[in-house]
Amino acid sequence: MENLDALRQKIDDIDEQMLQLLNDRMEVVKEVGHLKAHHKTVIYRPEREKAIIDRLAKLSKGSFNRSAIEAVFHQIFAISRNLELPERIAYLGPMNSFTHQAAESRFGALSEYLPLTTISKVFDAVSTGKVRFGVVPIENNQEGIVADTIDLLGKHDLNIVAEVAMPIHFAFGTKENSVKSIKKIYSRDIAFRQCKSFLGEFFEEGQVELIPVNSTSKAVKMAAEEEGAAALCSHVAAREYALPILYENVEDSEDNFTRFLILGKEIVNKQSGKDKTTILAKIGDNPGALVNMLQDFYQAGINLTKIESRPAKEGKNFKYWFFIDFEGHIEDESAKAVMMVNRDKIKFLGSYVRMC
Ligand SMILES: C=C(O[C@@H]1C=C(C(=O)O)C=C[C@H]1O)C(=O)O
Repeated sequence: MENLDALRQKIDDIDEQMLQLLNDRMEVVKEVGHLKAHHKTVIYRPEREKAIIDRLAKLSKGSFNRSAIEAVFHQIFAISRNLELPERIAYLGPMNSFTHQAAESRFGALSEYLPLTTISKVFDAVSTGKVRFGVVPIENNQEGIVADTIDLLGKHDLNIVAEVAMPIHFAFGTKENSVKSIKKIYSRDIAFRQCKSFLGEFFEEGQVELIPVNSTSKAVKMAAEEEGAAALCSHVAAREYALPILYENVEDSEDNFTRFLILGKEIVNKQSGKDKTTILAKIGDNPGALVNMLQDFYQAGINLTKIESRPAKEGKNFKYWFFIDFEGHIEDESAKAVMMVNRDKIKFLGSYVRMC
């Protein structure tokens, strides 16, 4: 075992060097913090963080690949930001929800988190300054948009600071050793819909009762307490209640992604070179109104990545808001031109680094 000792000594030496470098980095971050405080500018700069990760991913020659760099450096950034100014983050709870995981992927393990029971409460917490940032789901690529989030973006004056795209995997957790003894499965409606093939393949018609609950965490809790019960849940939630996982990744589609938004009060992002902008457009009730606006985007050479109509919920008439995502930054000359001619119809919601 001499070899092992020698190798471990090497690891210890490297760890010491890393620790020293991390402390040096924090000292520089503190100076940045003082400058920002002096100029009263915002702390969180997702576009700078993205640029750091891009640069390091290109530089990396060893087995520490892009995903590894992302995982470690997002923690380092979050710790740095907390040093500049402690951050409180609200998210659509409960704890261990997918939104919680999305929040932790950007704000790290050390931030203070506030799980809230509705999307509306998350918007309120950011609007009233109770927290600096809020994290909410906006769409799932299998299920479509989260209407609440879009409607609340219309009502509040908040900005989209960043987007996070996260793969959604469901696990099948139970204390039972075989699916044969399972009589009840707890989960959210959406999970039952997204795991249809698994349920059809593993269970006989009428064998199990599918019981919808508000969160997958709740589902895990129920399954952990009851005989003959199971939960469709996330890994993280199963771990929290020590519920054994019988099958992993039981979702129908391998490409099951949810997009989350990070909301804040200040407009934070500068152009990064790979941005996305979100607006709400209230278009007149006359022929060609929508075509005219789309024509403006076309002529400016701007690619729309999403357009979704939502009822304006004003008066008895059917009026619509259009929720639009396009490639580019609000400060790009092409985008400025479109915004200028349509300024009385458009509510700007944010320009941020494009992640998907
Ligand atoms: C240190 C800064 O502040 C924050 C922390 C960063 C970091 O740790 O590198 C990067 C961007 C900001 O979110 C900065 O703006 O450079």
